Amino acid sequence: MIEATGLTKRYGKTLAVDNLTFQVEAGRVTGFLGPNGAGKSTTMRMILGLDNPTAGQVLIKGKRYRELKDPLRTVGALLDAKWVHPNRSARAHLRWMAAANRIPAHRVDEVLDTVGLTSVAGKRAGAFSLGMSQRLGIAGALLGDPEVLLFDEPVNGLDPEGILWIRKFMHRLADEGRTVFVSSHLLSEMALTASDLVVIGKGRLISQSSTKEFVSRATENAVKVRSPQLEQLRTLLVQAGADVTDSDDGVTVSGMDSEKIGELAAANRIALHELSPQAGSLEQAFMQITGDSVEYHTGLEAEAQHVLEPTR
Ligand SMILES: Nc1ncnc2c1ncn2[C@@H]1O[C@H](COP(=O)(O)OP(=O)(O)OP(=O)(O)O)[C@@H](O)[C@H]1O
Repeated sequence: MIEATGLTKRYGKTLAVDNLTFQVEAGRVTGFLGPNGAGKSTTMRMILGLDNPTAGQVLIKGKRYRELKDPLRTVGALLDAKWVHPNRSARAHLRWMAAANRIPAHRVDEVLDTVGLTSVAGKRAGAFSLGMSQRLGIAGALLGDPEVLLFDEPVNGLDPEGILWIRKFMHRLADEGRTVFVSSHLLSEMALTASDLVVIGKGRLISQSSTKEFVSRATENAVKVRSPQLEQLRTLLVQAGADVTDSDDGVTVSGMDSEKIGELAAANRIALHELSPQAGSLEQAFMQITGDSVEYHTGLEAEAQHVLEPTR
């Protein structure tokens, strides 16, 4: 439904998007995951024809955005929720959008109802909370009843209730058969929202896979092992392809799960005094995977610390 091929965007010396090739399918929520500054917004702007690629292309249903006959009926987007005239009511804002795009006025009340804003439709949009502004932005994206929807960091700054609402709403849109492409810098959020992931770092594609696959790769755990026959066990583990490093009073094994290590020890009559998976958090693993490609370390580290309460 969305197909990027060799998509590239350069701003002066900055290569914001670097040769990205990926596909986003209909009927599912696809997460667009990457640290801040990875190039997500730039990619979304190129999908929407708001920026021209330096090289490569991105097609929606086989066409460039500019070639679409009725763009709003094909693609809806929420890029910046605060993009409304503050003195206009929610209804007036949507009516204005509808009129500008030859969309019948009755759609306005339909989409207000869909996003649960009917009761505040006459109020000034400038007085809306962030959660309400997000809903209004989503209502705008839905006006043309598009098959493809793009959301740029839609849960940023929302309270838990708002986050849950957005998450459920995305699932509903995908269940209706639409293509839903949603960006985020939080793997923990995407793990709950998206069934597929396009992961980027510093403009480059890191992976495209199902969320399940990415998460299991990301959290491939290290296992702490203690044993009175440690050297014998170490040799066996290395022969079996695991990575073994010394830790305080034992070893840390990666590349093999605790079940396999336990079975290998049992089969060789080796006693174990400890066999404990060292589960890191999802976010920590994600930071490691995209580590080399993180641009703004300071902010991210502070944030990672915040998200990273130990899960053990
Ligand atoms: N108009 C522009 N002019 C110059 N550089 C830009 C412009 N837009 C983006 N960039 C640069 O391109 C890179 C990617 O930015 P982009 O906003 O696409 O990333 P992002 O993944 O959406 O991050 P964030 O979530 O922080 O917005 C950054 O280095 C950014 O500074």
